[in-house]
Amino acid sequence: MSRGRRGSRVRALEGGREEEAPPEAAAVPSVLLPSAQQPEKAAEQILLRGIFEIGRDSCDVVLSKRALRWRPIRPERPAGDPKFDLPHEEEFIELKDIFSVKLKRRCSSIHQSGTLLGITLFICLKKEQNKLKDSTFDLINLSEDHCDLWFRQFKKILAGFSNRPKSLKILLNPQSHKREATYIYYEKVEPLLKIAGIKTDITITEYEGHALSLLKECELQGFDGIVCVGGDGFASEVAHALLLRAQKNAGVETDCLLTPVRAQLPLGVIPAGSTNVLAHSLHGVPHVVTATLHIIMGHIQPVDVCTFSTTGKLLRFGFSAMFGFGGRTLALAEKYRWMSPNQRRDFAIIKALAKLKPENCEISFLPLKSSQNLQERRTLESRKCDYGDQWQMIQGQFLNVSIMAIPCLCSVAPRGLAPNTRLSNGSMALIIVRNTSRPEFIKHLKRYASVKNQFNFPFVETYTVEAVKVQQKNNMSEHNPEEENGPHGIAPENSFPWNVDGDLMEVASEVHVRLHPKLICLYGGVMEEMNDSKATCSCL
Ligand SMILES: Nc1ncnc2c1ncn2[C@@H]1O[C@H](COP(=O)(O)OP(=O)(O)OP(=O)(O)O)[C@@H](O)[C@H]1O
Repeated sequence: MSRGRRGSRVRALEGGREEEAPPEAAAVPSVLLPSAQQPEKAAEQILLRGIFEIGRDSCDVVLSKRALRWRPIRPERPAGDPKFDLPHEEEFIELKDIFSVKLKRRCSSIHQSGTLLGITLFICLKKEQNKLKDSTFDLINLSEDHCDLWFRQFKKILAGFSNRPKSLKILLNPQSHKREATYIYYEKVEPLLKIAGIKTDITITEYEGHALSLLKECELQGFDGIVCVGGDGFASEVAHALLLRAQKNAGVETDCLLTPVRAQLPLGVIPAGSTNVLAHSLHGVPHVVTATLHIIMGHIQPVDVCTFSTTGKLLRFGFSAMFGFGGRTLALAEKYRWMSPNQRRDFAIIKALAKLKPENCEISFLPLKSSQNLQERRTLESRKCDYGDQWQMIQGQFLNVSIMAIPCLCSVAPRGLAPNTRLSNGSMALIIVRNTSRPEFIKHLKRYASVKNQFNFPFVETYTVEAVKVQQKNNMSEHNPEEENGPHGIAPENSFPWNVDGDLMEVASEVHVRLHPKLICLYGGVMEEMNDSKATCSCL
């Protein structure tokens, strides 16, 4: 986006002229234009034209349906004098990048509301590495009438962006990471939501599971979206709650859930946790202002979701899961919650590596058949058609099993734990690490931090799948749940730890993971690939 220079000096432009759309703009009836040109022509149709000071220059400013354009006005020049023949490039802002407009006033003892200086536009700028940044742009003119006309026109344009939220339900976990979520919200998020004129209703959660119980019952009618401020565990809890609520509202039974209905409201994720995999995967960067601006601008991304069930019962909705080393590490980390988040993560990884042992499992999976529509498959499945021949099965000793519907970008794996999958490509990555020596396994883990292919080892297999079943075959007497019991020190007997979106899930029997394409909409934009990001993990 091109932008004008922003000046520090304010010079009065008394009573600037303004024009409504000039007659020539409407001279050719749009029906006579070639059809491809019609939308183009309509977007460039002039709505207002007038003079404002922008930076240090008096400018001829033109507002069309698509953009605000301006060009400095120069004094009459003597013909042929090369010194005066410097061209003045037109600059512009696309209207879709504006998220608010205010009248700019200076405090004054004479006028109660202050002396009018002009109009301030609040705009969203694209920065490097997928980051977004808010900025302001001043159009200076001291005429009340002139500014009022333009201000009302900008307001009308902004009201036309119907995809942008006007009212949001905010859920904030004050315990996330280093208890910074409250500070992050009130210092960085709320001021931007206020500028954008978005109404908010905030609940600061008081206990684990509070967001889940609140979203079961609370009135959501007046909200355009939900926003969670916290880490992955919290975001996953809120997404799960929204999806449960959608099933309940639609009267869908959650047991034997083959075709869940979509979440009714989009979800915004403000990263404030110790891991921010979801926000990182969504925005390409775990950046609070970027996440907030995607919400304000109403950028929506449909995202694939998995269901985790056992013996036909739904355990939860989620985006990614790890079993084996990933599950054990989380279970250990939860035991050491008193440590700082980074310390307990590193400590848990080292302890899990020291006690590294394979899981004896049977893994069945349904490879993705791109030729067959997933919906058609589900319909057949619901009619109890036999898929026996299409399921593939592997049995053996596995150090880790990852099942991921999203790429899972994070500080230790900047390209993602599952770089080959996308947010909404209708498939999951199944990554199986067979038993190997500890040094070889560490080599594989270290590869996540580099740009090299972390799967290029003889003991690592990857599959693109739409469903997976994991059945633990370990002799229960070999498993000691006390080693890595749950957050409260109580693990269900003979259960095994799963890491589902950074939350511990203890399950004793077979876990069935199914992919549901585009089941939830998250606030986020389409991101550019980044291959030069630096990993931050000190323990390997
Ligand atoms: N007031 C609260 N007190 C204790 N736990 C809470 C509270 N509110 C929410 N929780 C729970 O805290 C868990 C973890 O929260 P969250 O994911 O925000 O933080 P984190 O553990 O620091 O980050 P990450 O999951 O990214 O590692 C969630 O499962 C959530 O249910």
